[in-house]
Amino acid sequence: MANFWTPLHTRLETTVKKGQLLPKNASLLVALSAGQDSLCLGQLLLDLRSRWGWQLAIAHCDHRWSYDGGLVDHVQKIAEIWQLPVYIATAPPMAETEAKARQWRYQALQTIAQEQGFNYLLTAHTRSDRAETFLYNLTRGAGSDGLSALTWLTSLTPDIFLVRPLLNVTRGETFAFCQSRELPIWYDRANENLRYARNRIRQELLPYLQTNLNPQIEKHLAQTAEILEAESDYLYSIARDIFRQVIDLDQKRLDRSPLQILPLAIQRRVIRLFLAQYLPSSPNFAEVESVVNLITGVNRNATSSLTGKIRVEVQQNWLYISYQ
Ligand SMILES: Nc1ncnc2c1ncn2[C@@H]1O[C@H](COP(=O)(O)OP(=O)(O)OP(=O)(O)O)[C@@H](O)[C@H]1O
Repeated sequence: MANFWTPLHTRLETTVKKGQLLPKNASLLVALSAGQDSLCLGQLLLDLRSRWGWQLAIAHCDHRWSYDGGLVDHVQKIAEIWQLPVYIATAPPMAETEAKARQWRYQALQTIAQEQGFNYLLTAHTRSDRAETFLYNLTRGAGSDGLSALTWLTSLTPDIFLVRPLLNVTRGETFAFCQSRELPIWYDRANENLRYARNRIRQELLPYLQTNLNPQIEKHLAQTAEILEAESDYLYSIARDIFRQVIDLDQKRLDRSPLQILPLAIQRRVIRLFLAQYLPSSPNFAEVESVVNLITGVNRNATSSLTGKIRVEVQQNWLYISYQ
């Protein structure tokens, strides 16, 4: 073993093998914010690169926020030290909100992966992020899909996978690793701002729960997310197969009769897949419920009005999409 080898290297290798996250000789694009988590991920991948034959590069998203001055140069210096290609995406002017920035960032990272021919996009989300996201989504109302958010492996396109290989590593561990390797952590001042719900969860809610409820809260929340991820994948695969059997895309209709004997959990998922084809944004709980009620509804002229002037109408055994 090389002399830089640490238990984190072993853990990452075990994770990658066990979850079949990254194959040998794959081309990996690492999303580098230059914070402690992504620096840790970048260094670990560099260390493992020759054992796995990976081709590595860095992608960075420049939000052009006022307090980020100098960050792009910093990222470019890291790329130079690591001798890796670096791709920078620059944001158009936009409101400084977390949600907008995140949406743009994922799109920009995917575009770089597509244009430069990378099959794997890697982010450095940690177990701590997973626990925070779990709590955040719980407070906003979510099913098992939402609560298992931040999954290990997601397909973005048929050729590009989003992989989060550090989901079993804590933020404390990434910090210790960066310190031991003297990696130049960029301190993100946005993390201080308690205007953002995420920061309040990180700095106030989780420490409160740790002290007053359960010192291992972060680990347990992440485990719950893990359990829900497997259950939600399983239900999704069943729902997707049924959806394919009952959908008539050309006619914009769905055969409701086979659904009538199925459990509510599957009915909801099939309806969600149906509505996702036509609604301008992801269907909300009330929209899904209103259409689920039409599956068994005896009133054959029943309708449900949804976002974007879209309606679902019952006509005999079919649920039809129509426009107002
Ligand atoms: N500006 C950036 N450029 C490239 N990658 C980034 C950037 N910001 C974040 N990332 C990637 O996303 C990971 C998570 O960062 P952060 O928690 O700040 O993002 P987030 O998108 O808000 O998280 P979430 O997906 O949990 O909402 C980082 O470890 C890094 O891999």
